[in-house]
Amino acid sequence: MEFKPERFFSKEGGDQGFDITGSREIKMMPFGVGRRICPGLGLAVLHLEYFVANLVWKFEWRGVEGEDVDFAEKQEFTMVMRNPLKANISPRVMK
Ligand code: HEM
Repeated sequence: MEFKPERFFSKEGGDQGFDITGSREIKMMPFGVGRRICPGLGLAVLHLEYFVANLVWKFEWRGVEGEDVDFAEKQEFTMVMRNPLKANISPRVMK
């Protein structure tokens, strides 16, 4: 199992990109699908982009030595990664 972020550049989606609403295809449904789909989806995606961009901008991220990420499934209360990302983060010094 490997991380393939390019799978989100859906060819079927064309210019519309990857479909998380489940109206064209269901590959990933973090906000549910159909009549009860999360009405905060647009607001959430907007904020998540801002949130992640700020984490990258404001902090320096370093992997922990000897702690390689393993995407294999591991059954706990929910299904989790065998070895999730562990990172040391430190504030970037802004000049
Ligand atoms: C990353 C952020 C969020 C995630 C992953 C998320 C995910 C979800 C999911 C999975 C559902 C259930 C859908 C279903 O029953 O099929 C839901 C419902 C709902 N969400 Fe979100 N949500 C997020 C943010 C928000 C925000 C920002 C708001 C409001 C501003 C919001 C308001 C609601 C409401 C009111 C429902 C109930 C809809 C209904 O039952 O008809 N959510 N959300």
